[in-house]
Amino acid sequence: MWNVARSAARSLRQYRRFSAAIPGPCIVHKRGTDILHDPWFNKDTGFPLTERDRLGLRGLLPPRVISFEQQYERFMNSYRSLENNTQSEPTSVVSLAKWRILNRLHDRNETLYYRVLIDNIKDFSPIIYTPTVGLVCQNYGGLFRRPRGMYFSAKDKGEMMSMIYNWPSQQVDMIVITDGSRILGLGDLGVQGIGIPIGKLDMYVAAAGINPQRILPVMLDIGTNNQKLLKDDLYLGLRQPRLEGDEYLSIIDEFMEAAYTRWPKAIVQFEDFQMKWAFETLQRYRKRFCMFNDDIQGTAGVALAGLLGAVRAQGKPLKDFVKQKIVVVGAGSAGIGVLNMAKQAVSRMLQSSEILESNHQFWLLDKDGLITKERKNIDPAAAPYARAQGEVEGLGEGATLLDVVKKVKPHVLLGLSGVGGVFNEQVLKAMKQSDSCRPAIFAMSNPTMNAECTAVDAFKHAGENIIFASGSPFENVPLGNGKVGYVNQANNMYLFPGIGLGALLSGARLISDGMLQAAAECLASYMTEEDIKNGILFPSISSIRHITTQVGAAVVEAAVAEELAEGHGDVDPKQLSHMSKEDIVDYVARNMWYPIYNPLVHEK
Ligand SMILES: NC(=O)c1ccc[n+]([C@@H]2O[C@H](COP(=O)([O-])OP(=O)(O)OC[C@H]3O[C@@H](n4cnc5c(N)ncnc54)[C@H](O)[C@@H]3O)[C@@H](O)[C@H]2O)c1
Ligand SMILES: O=C(O)C[C@H](O)C(=O)O
Ligand SMILES: [Mg+2]
Repeated sequence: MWNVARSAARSLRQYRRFSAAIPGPCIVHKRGTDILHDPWFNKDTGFPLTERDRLGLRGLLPPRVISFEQQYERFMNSYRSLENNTQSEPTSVVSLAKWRILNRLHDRNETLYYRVLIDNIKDFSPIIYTPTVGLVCQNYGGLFRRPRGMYFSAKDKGEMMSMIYNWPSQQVDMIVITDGSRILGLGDLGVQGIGIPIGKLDMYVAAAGINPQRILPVMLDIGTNNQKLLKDDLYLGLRQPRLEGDEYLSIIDEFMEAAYTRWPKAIVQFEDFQMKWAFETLQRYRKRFCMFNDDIQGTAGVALAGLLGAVRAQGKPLKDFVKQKIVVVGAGSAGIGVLNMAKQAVSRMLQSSEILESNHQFWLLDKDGLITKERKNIDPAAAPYARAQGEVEGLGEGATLLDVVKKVKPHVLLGLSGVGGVFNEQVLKAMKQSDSCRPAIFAMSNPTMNAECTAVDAFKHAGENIIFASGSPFENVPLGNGKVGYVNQANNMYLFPGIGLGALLSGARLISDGMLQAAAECLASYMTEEDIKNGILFPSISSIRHITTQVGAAVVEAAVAEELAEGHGDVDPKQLSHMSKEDIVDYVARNMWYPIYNPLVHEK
């Protein structure tokens, strides 16, 4: 009998694999209230009567069966009444109330949660992702009700290999980890940074169709240097300063070994690590594991797509990118990641290393102003972008942003500084003298209050002709006479889900520059000439699932071309290599999870 059940379960699993879109049966090893309390399987009042009998649920629920559609409507109605009833409340109060209602659903019924998220992604992403997720991290102690994801602390050294088996899921496809040291532009939030991996993985489910039973948010708590948190009795993390040097690395090493021992095919995304560890860990692991750093590499691809869009918006051919003068404000993991990728694009376009020596179109500033070769203790990652002293008359080491903009007259001003308002009125007005007929202003820092400028200020001071993008969402700006200033959201959410999905479905050994470049090019070519002419550089977030399918397919194709693809499930590398472009898109789309109530079949 047991064997029959096992083999039936096996064939059911196979059936599921080939029919992602059909409501195939789902194996559950629990019965009764254990199912009702498990958000992966719970359907609330939606369990059909036959299933109630099969799973020992009869009598544990009110008799009436409510359809999925009715449950959906009921949730949306309560969400809308929350919106109506809180109109006079401060934005932060309303956002947190919205987060709470979504989070409660997440904790109770994942299928319904992900369906409402997918269908309403434009309205809900600012709640589960930036900017509200930042507020959630800041208030994590007070909001904490139930744990989500895994927590590995410095005190767990030596234990991680066994701890990893505490995670209930047999298979994990996507892991997002943080050490909480640079949460958005909010600084070191210690263990409270767990909100970021949770939000990113919600985007993986919504945009990339990663099965929520196969995601794992991870917090590596290595201490915090945030004095306020260290003094807070109710702080939930380790109350000790951050470990440094080899002590720090040994913790990350141990986690990576543990994760890959249990799930050798998982993809690991590093998120919101402070710069020194962001670069160091990327270098340390990228050849050994299938991992990437979203802040360095995901952001770079999105920014590059935006920069190429800005060239097209000026009515110029793409190869003119090499002549664009770009001022990057913020020399951290994101800013330098963008420059590294832009530099690669320039060198590909020129097919020569000539320009790489001079970097003549890039200008990099940090908190101490313009970075030149005179800079003492220059960070090795920033060094390639340091300008020669006095290259442009009047611009020396530490020159202010205003002076740089006035003298350089850049085509693009791109902020990844984490400092709200650094693109002040004077700086924005100076952008009017840009050498571009359509200057681009990218205020990419998150969350909203950390954006380098608001959309309204950008259009007001820099002119109506600008191209504008921000990391967190702003409303489009009415310009009068029926015209609107279009606000793009330049956020790595347009790429990381596709990078992860493509790496997973190709079974890539590692994530190469070529795969990342393919992702960026796919996003860059997504927009039509008409969109670009109207200042629209990125697609609407409402179509994120479609974009991610395309990006994922581009990544699979690149992995196959570079012979990095080892296959996924029953699809071997040879089959992948025989797929046409269309086949790959179809393969990716078919393997994306979509929330529906599957019939549950009990197996002991
Ligand atoms: N839109 C996106 O997709 C996206 C992606 C990644 C990061 N970000 C945002 O970018 C910001 C920076 O991230 P990071 O990882 O590079 O951080 P980081 O801490 O590594 O770097 C911040 C940099 O900004 C510089 N800086 C600080 N104050 C400045 C000032 N007044 N003027 C000029 N430069 C200043 C610092 O010197 C440092 O070089 C954060 O707000 C983050 O949320 C956005
Ligand atoms: O999280 C985001 O919204 C983008 C980015 O990864 C960031 O760190 O700001
Ligand atoms: Mg990030």
